[in-house]
Amino acid sequence: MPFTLGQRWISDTESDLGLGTVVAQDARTVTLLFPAIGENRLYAKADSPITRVMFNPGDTITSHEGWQLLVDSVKEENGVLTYIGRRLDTDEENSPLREVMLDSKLTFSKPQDRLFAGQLDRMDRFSLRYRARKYQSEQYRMPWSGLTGIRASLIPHQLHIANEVGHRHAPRVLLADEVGLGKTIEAGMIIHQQLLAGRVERVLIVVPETLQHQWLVEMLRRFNLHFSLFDEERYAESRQDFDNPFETEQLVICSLNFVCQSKQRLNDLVEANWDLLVVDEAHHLAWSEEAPSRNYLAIEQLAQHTPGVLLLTATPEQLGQESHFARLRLLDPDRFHDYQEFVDEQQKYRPVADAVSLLVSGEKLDDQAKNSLSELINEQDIEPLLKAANLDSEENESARTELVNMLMDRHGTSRVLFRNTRMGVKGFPIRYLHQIKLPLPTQYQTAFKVAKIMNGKKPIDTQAHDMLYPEKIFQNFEGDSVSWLNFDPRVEWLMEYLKQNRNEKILVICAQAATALQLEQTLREREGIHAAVFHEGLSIIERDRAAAWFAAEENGAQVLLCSEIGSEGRNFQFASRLVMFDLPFNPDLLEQRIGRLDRIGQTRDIQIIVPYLENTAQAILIRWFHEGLDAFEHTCPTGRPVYDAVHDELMAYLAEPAEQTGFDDFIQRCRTKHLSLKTQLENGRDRLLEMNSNGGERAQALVQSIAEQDNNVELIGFTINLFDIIGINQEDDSDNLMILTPSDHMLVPDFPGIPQDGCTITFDREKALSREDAQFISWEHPIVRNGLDLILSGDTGSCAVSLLKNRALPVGTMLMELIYVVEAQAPKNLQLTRFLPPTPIRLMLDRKGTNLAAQVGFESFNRQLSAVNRHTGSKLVNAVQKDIHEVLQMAETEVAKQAQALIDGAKQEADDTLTLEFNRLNALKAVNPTIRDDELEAIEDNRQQILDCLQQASWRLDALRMIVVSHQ
Ligand SMILES: Nc1ncnc2c1ncn2[C@@H]1O[C@H](COP(=O)(O)OP(=O)(O)OP(=O)(O)O)[C@@H](O)[C@H]1O
Repeated sequence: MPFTLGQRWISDTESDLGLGTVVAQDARTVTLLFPAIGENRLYAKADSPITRVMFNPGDTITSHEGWQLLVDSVKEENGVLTYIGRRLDTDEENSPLREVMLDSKLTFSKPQDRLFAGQLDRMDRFSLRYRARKYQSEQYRMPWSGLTGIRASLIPHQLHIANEVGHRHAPRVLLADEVGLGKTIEAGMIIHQQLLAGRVERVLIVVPETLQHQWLVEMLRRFNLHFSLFDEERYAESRQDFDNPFETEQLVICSLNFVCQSKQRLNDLVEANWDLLVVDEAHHLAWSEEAPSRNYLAIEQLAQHTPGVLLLTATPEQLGQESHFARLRLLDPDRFHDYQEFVDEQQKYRPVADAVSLLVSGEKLDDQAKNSLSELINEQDIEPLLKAANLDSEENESARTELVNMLMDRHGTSRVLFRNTRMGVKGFPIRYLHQIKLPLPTQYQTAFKVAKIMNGKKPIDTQAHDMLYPEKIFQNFEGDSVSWLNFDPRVEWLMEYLKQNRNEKILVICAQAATALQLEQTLREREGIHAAVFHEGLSIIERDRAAAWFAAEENGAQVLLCSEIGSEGRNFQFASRLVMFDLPFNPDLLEQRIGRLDRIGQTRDIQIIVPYLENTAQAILIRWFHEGLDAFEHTCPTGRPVYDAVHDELMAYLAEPAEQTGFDDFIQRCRTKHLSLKTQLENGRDRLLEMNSNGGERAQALVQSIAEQDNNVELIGFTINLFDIIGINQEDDSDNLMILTPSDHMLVPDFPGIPQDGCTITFDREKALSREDAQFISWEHPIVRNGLDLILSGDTGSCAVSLLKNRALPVGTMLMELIYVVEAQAPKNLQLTRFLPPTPIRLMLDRKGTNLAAQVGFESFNRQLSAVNRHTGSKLVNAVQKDIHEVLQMAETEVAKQAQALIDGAKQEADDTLTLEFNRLNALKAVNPTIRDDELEAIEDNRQQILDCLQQASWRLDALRMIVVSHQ
């Protein structure tokens, strides 16, 4: 192309120079001035890496004065162009803009502009971009998205719950698996899924103080989620600079005390617009109609302002049925609106459980079954579903699922509560109780006598409670002159036991911190045994340090002495021996204690050793727990109701342990009650819950299909390519491990996730579980996700030229491969990506506009192509510029059809889903008068807004590649 003074050109190799202007030329060279950097460059005329910049009608261009022109036509005079069109600032039509007056800082972002400006990418970058688009969009829709990339074993019941809940819009559930079955992991998986799908951005986790760090570490280690811990100090510090410190972080952990103890903090938290609230150990939220606890009220406020809420507790009914109801009410006030009704319903689970079993079994429904189903779901005509449920077609299954969902929703605790039990999950170790009966020292006998006289006026519960801890009674009565540690035979026994089991890690739990502290001192002074202690008097860091010392294999403490707070949430499954120096009052606390060891990951049978003094309240309690409830060797779902039923009698025995008349009979009655309640639960409520919670065969299939995605070859290939292009060095280490380090030619200087001194990665789950230092790489890992973002948010790979060496086609045949993206803009709270995530559409057009994409798959075609250098590519483009414009125009018509179909599909899906949601609430309204019309209107309004946004969805060209056939 001949050069003329005033023409604008751009450098193919240094696009950051901006637009150059021809300012001089001679026979062989041309000089361009690049005003953006104030430099001249000299190029050889014959073969220089520069491209003529020419715009077309329809383009918007910017003048050096800053105003913009929408080009209508282009005039050429003596080789120099003048663009004519409408000025966007003044709306003046027919305004001219000579090319010399174009803004020199112009950059090209649209793929077609880059193509014409010669800013061609390498071919492998184009492929990477397309794959990145494809994988990223699939991420939003992948059935197991958020579940595959966690560093955890694939455990069916956990995956089932996470899969059920993680896909919900604003999930509100109570995760109530028995102790140690992995509620933290389930919550983490749900959070992870919701974050990945863009359903939530701001997450608040509220936990007991003792568990803050454990959560922090678990979220990071297993899910790569960086939470920030907020305590008083951090809050006060940020308050100096920010109105609401909680708005400075997206993922926050804080303690329940921290939340509840200051009105100001609670207000700030309430106003911080969380998307998801997680409350661990939710049994701390006590409630009764007359006196709801402060904890409950605080969480209630937060739950009212947060769309998603997860409550976690292993002992949902620990504080009684009323509190249990109140927690369910926090989650779904529409469903749980009347306590009395809830209590009545609790009695009626059996027919519902039977109906669900029948539906799940797949057996034909006879008239009797149909009648009972119609009775249970009487507010709606279910005739068509009943009919469909008996058909021999696919409809059968969906009708049955819908009926089960209706039953669960209207009866029982529905979709809100998940509870797995060891019995349902299986594969847990056996628990053995060892009772060590020790003589009652005379000192205690005397102390009891005195206490009896002094305690006469105390309520029986208090007397019973006091009697459990003879050492306290003794010390109160004796003062400091003599210590109980000198004569209590449990102390001697403990020292002996520890000495005999030097190579075992032993967890010792006692009810009170003082006992733990005194024992620590005694062990140290008398036997030189150094024990870690863990109690409420320690700071959080000290507690974590104690737990870590106990966990350490080398030079770790043999024994951890902890007070009752150590019995909540902590992971000590590396130990298999638990000494209960005394017993707790409450069966749920007993289970919490055992749960420290009886957890996932426990590989040995569990030995529970209880030294107790004969003729004391402890002797009463051990028999009641063991013979009455079988609560040591098995988890005991009936503890609370039996306790409530026999409360007065039990207290009387505890308060007067020497008086044992009728005690054998009492234990027998408790046992009978326990067994009959257990059978009832197994037939009714718990069976229903279990069906809802463990996922049965579906959960097994889920594990199977996630496992199949592990070590995915596509992922490995893509990631290695991605790392290459970003400029990350990869070095194979032994055993499926790889070391990544930043190179000195990185696409961005600080790539998030790769530290300066590198990191170790693996694609192998088992390896990641055994090697703490190795990152487990999946589509969901931040390194991969950040890499995708890096590629897709810029123009890497958005335009390329390739050669197709194929003698069957005429030389010079031109094909255009065009990647469009269909997307919709919407306010975040509508979460439109669940219906329409950014989705690529690939077209492959020949010169006539025929779309060959369906016949020519991306990968196989890509393998037949070869690269051209930029300069040649640019020349090829210039030679067929006109044709390319025409093909692009034809592509618009083709993509419009496909994109519209995609958008229509999304609209249909949104409409169906949201109508179902509306119908559900409407159906519940028939049985629940507290559901207001405006709540129904809100759902309808939401549906309308979503459909409106989808109506506005559009598409744009994201990347293109020109392919030219050659025979060489
Ligand atoms: N899928 C898994 N893969 C590997 N380890 C797991 C998995 N699930 C749970 N664990 C381990 O099992 C232990 C118990 O899990 P977690 O703490 O989540 O249980 P929990 O139900 O919250 O217990 P608690 O009732 O005591 O609070 C933890 O050490 C956890 O790391």
